[in-house]
Amino acid sequence: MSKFPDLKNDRILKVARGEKPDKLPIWIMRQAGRYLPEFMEFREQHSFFEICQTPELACEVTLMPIRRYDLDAAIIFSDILVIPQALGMTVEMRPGVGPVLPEPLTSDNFHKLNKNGAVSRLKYVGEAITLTRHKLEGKVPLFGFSGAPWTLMGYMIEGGGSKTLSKAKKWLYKDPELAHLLLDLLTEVIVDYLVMQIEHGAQIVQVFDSSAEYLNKNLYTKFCLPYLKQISTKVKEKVKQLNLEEVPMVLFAKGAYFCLEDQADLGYDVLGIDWTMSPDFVRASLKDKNVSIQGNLDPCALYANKDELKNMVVDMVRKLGTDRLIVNLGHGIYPDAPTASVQTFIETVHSFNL
Ligand SMILES: Cc1c2[nH]c(c1CCC(=O)O)Cc1[nH]c(c(CCC(=O)O)c1C)Cc1[nH]c(c(CCC(=O)O)c1C)Cc1[nH]c(c(C)c1CCC(=O)O)C2
Repeated sequence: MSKFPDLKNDRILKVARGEKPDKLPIWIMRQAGRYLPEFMEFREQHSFFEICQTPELACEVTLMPIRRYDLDAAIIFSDILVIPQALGMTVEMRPGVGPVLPEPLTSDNFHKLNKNGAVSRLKYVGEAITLTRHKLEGKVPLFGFSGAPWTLMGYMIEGGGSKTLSKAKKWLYKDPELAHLLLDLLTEVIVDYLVMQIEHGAQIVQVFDSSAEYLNKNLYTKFCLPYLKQISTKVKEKVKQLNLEEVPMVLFAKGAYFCLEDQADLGYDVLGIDWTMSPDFVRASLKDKNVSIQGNLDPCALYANKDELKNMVVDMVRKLGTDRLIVNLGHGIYPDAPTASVQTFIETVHSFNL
């Protein structure tokens, strides 16, 4: 009944549901990015947000790593910062600097955030997803994604990346009510944004809480866990109401080792594990939990020579165990990662006998 080509490789979806795949699956966070020479060439012709906002261009970049490698999933080319943009904030991508929001959020301009129609202003992401589902021809499933409320709040208040997130954390201590208003607003938009992506063909979705590591258990419990739970619950409810097939949800809360066990009770099917967490710790924390895990090779391991890299991958998989495991890096791939190492990483993962 699906309007899309039949899916030929469902390894990742199987593992997310707790089923056994034929081979150990792998995809790579930021797999469609600057380590690919073809992406760099493309970027000479098109600006970052032009690619995000033009479905044909976003589709083309999404397919780049899939053409080159035997990956088990694609992830739609976009950015977590399209949500602040849709709320009316200016976001620039400056070469060598990263994202800059020249007019950061303050308690004075908070009222200017325009959540009405925000998701319809992100329709281009849905269109890129639909186009990409067709162009993928069912080869691998397509991930949709969003930033988590806290991570988006961080960029919006800091006006870009930050070493401490002290401005955003100030809200948590000094004006918790306003912080909750903002987190509520973001949660509402994120839920509808993820549902829109699923309606347009995303087969699995990931929530990136990349700035979790700046908080502690106390703050994360107050300002993040309840919102993350709302996101999984409401997305799943709305997907059901729309009579859509249920899609697995992944949570990647980078550096949130202080609440790994709690993350397993939020209703996500898969937990992303960052590269700092040891396999023993991960498996012990999640022993009795009904979740799959995704991770967690150090992105810098790709700089090692081929034999060393193979050994590290084998060692990681042995220690994590192949049960309910989706292999990935433990954070996004770096722009100078050798493309040959990516090949070695993928081949080594696929060579495991399950
Ligand atoms: C924090 C964050 C952002 N964006 C994202 C996160 C969460 C993941 C993480 O923690 O790494 C998520 C993201 N950003 C991008 C994707 C595309 C899909 C993919 O291949 O994973 C995804 C999933 C493209 C991108 N997003 C960005 C690029 C490079 C910019 C360029 O092409 O000029 C790409 C390909 C820019 C970006 N966008 C952001 C930053 C901090 C930067 C600059 C630093 C960097 O480049 O890593 C915000």
